Amino acid sequence: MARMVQMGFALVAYAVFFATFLYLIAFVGDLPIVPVTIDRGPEAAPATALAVNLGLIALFGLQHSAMARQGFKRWWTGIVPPAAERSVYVLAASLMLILLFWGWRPMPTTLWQVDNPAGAALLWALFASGWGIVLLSTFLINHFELFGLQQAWFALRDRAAAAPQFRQPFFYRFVRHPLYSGFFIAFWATPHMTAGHLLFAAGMSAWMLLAIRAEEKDLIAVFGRDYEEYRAQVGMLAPGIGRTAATLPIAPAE
Ligand SMILES: C[S@@+](CC[C@H](N)C(=O)[O-])C[C@H]1O[C@@H](n2cnc3c(N)ncnc32)[C@H](O)[C@@H]1O
Repeated sequence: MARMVQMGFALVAYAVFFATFLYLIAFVGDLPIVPVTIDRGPEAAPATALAVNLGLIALFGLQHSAMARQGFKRWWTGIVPPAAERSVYVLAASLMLILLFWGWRPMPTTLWQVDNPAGAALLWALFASGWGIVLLSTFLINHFELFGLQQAWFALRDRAAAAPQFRQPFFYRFVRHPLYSGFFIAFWATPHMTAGHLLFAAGMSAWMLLAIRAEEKDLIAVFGRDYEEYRAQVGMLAPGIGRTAATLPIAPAE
């Protein structure tokens, strides 16, 4: 019974995540299909908007980073069942994004505007490809595990949790963090850049760079020299850029 509840919770968390992800695309793209976006919503004085928006980005980053760390997971899985840990994380991250959508105050000053139809179409194509890269990367790394469904399903079937596996499928052969590369592209590629959009893109980019540092520490702790070698050979967000010399000794070729 408890495992059925856990599976139900995982499905609800996944549904909330998916709806939030779709809304995020419309929010960042300022698409007229949703009521509030990065450039449309309740007005506020510039200083208030800046403070509120920075606070919302910081809250999102704090929740994401704190809950993703191994130390937090060890403590947290003493309170919630291990198979539900990822779903709780996914739900909490989605709720932080919903809070951001709700609290965001537009800062409408235009910083750049591309009116040339070909230029604008190119930027929209980049925007769409960024989101496509994000979604595809989740499937490459293991979509259903990343969003907590696999853990709940395995618990329901009485199967042991899958051990973490080091993967280098497709995009991961060219960059170590394609999911974040996709977000970078999606956040920055716009024909109409406002002050608010720039704040969002810059804040999220800064957070992603910090998140990568922390994630790589964990990945090295789990995968050791394999990940060190990968880091020395493969770029971080763009091919060939951001390779880091290994700190663990690399075994000589046999
Ligand atoms: C939100 S995903 C982001 C993955 C990666 N940072 C990216 O941008 O594509 C985070 C999870 O992916 C896992 N991960 C990242 N790179 C990996 C790899 N090469 N093989 C296996 N797991 C990986 C991390 O341990 C973490 O649980």
